[in-house]
Amino acid sequence: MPTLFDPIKIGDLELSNRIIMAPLTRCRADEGRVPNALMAEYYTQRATAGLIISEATSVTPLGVGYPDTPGIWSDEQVKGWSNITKAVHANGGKIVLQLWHVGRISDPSYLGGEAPVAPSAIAAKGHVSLLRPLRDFPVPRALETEEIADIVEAYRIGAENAQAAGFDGVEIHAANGYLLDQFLQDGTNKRTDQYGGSIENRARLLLEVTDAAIKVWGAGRVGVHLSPRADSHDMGDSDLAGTFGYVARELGKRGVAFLCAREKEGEDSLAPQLKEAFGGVFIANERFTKASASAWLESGKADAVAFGIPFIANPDLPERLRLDAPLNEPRPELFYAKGPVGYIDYPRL
Ligand SMILES: C=C(C(=O)O)c1ccccc1
Repeated sequence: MPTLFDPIKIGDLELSNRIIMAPLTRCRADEGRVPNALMAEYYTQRATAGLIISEATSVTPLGVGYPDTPGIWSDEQVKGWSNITKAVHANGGKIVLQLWHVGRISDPSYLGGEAPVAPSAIAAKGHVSLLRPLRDFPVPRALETEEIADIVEAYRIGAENAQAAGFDGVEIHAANGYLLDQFLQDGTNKRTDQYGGSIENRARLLLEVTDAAIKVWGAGRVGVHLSPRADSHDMGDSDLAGTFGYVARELGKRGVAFLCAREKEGEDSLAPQLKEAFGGVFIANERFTKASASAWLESGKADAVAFGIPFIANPDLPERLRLDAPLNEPRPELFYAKGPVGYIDYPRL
């Protein structure tokens, strides 16, 4: 049975190992949400991952919800990212861009005073992350049916810009209570048009975005990120297995390269049935160790495993896992800080 150190073909991508760098928001882009040289150093240091999934990157200025996260809508952003992909490729790495729209998980202070948009005018419980003093999430504006084509177009342009920036593919962020997840789950989507009501209708936007990305890249270079546990940003659905099972089947029909789902090792998760319904490469994520990741690969529950915090603190994670070497201690207080400290200064072996 495969180990973490065995190569794997994911869609059109030939990976040298099954240790995936999970998408990690780090809030270190420059003014104008432009990727910079510091970010190039950070990603290059981690180029021995079988595949890097970049930090979530907004496809439109109205899809941001955190300070200094990068975008992929402007020429300057494309240029900034192209420096990163060149550096990662020069070090033998592969990297895909995660396409993002936060939907209601935002605040007018990030949106030039505009209200965040969402499937329905239902505010998330909780506070806007990283904003101080603490502020409740505002009630979002429900998108008009006619506006939804513009959202799909923003993702299509984002996919094209990712191609221009030299990425190896894209991952569509449909997890963690952001816009596409808000449309998918019935706790946040109360629409009565063709984007609300039935599972098929609530999955429509995600699948239209996926089809748009496939038109740009081909299915073999498009992945999708899902969180069937629905445990972040006040999400919920009356039939998680039915909703996510439908999405997995539809993505399988399209032959997308991979499905990456946030599962917790040791928990009764939907992973086995989603993997079966999808039929393609399944990447499991979150809080795995070498032992638990290896067990999921050996049992066939996953084809590869995405590591987040271990990659923050260990630029040479694959080597450390191979040698069973000790791991650096992460410094959470610096995960979303500015500058090099706690970003590019974690030591290699
Ligand atoms: C993009 C994120 C996600 O997918 O949860 C995120 C954003 C900010 C902090 C942590 C994570």
